[in-house]
Amino acid sequence: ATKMALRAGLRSKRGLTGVAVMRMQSPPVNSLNLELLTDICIALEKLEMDKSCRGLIITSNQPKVFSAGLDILEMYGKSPEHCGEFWKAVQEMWLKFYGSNLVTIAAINGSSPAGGCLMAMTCDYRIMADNPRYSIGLNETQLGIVAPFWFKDTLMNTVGHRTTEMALELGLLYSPAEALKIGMVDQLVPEDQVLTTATEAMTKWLAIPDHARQITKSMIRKPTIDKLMSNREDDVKNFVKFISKDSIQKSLGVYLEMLKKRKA
Ligand SMILES: CCCCC/C=C\C/C=C\C/C=C/C(=O)SCCNC(=O)CCNC(=O)[C@H](O)C(C)(C)COP(=O)(O)OP(=O)(O)OC[C@H]1O[C@@H](n2cnc3c(N)ncnc32)[C@H](O)[C@@H]1OP(=O)(O)O
Repeated sequence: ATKMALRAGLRSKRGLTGVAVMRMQSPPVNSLNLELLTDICIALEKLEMDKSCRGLIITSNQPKVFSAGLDILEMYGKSPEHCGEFWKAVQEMWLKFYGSNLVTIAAINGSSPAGGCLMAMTCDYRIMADNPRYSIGLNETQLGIVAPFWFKDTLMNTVGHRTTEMALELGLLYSPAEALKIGMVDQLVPEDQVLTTATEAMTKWLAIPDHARQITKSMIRKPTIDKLMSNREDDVKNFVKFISKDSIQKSLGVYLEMLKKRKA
């Protein structure tokens, strides 16, 4: 049986029509594997074509975690062919979200490292649960891997050049308060208010005529999107070459062990 990885539907409560809520529910931590990435892309594609849909809120159904980022098991001990397919799906998710015509809001109700942070940063607006136990950031270097240029560009477009240098080189994970301070998220609210606040924020964004907002968004994001679009195949090749190295595989193995030990 196929597992429903997310739910997307159009809501009409409280006068808010044309807004879909996508809830990632891939236990235990919504790590972005091929299946979840594909489901998310298909759902977004359908919403994008649905003329009655103007906005999307993405959130998590898993407790304490928005998304643990890319599923390390998709990159560890896998064939180069598999790694290539996986990376294409990661690219596709980023391209679809970063270039979406919809108003996209991330309701970050838990930790959101690496690919989870990337996904949130593709949205137009980010609301995070004000819980100091949660963290968000691009921590790739801590795993011994390198965030590719389009992860870096997304971060730089969000928080600026100097903060990106520090954040990426040190692989920093920020508390919600720190993330708000550097502009990685836009608003903090108590955990039980993340979704309602996202809905309120959506009302403000939907008050702007779609065509004006969409053209403006495209004008700002297109150069970053074009950069990946014109380098997609090389980016896949670079990823496969990099991730297949013995030293990188070893780092990933050590990191996975650390995750398991930390739990024990
Ligand atoms: C120069 C050329 C460059 C080319 C480009 C090359 C390379 C770039 C490649 C990739 C970029 C990578 C991006 C990524 O997203 S990598 C993923 C990074 N993610 C993390 O570091 C997060 C790790 N997880 C956590 O910190 C925690 O799990 C959590 C999210 C804070 C949640 O904590 P909690 O205590 O609630 O859960 P557990 O830690 O107990 O985890 C439960 C269970 O899940 C497993 N798990 C967690 N995260 C992942 C993951 N990302 N992938 C796979 N599995 C994961 C964890 O091991 C536990 O498993 P178990 O079997 O023990 O139950």
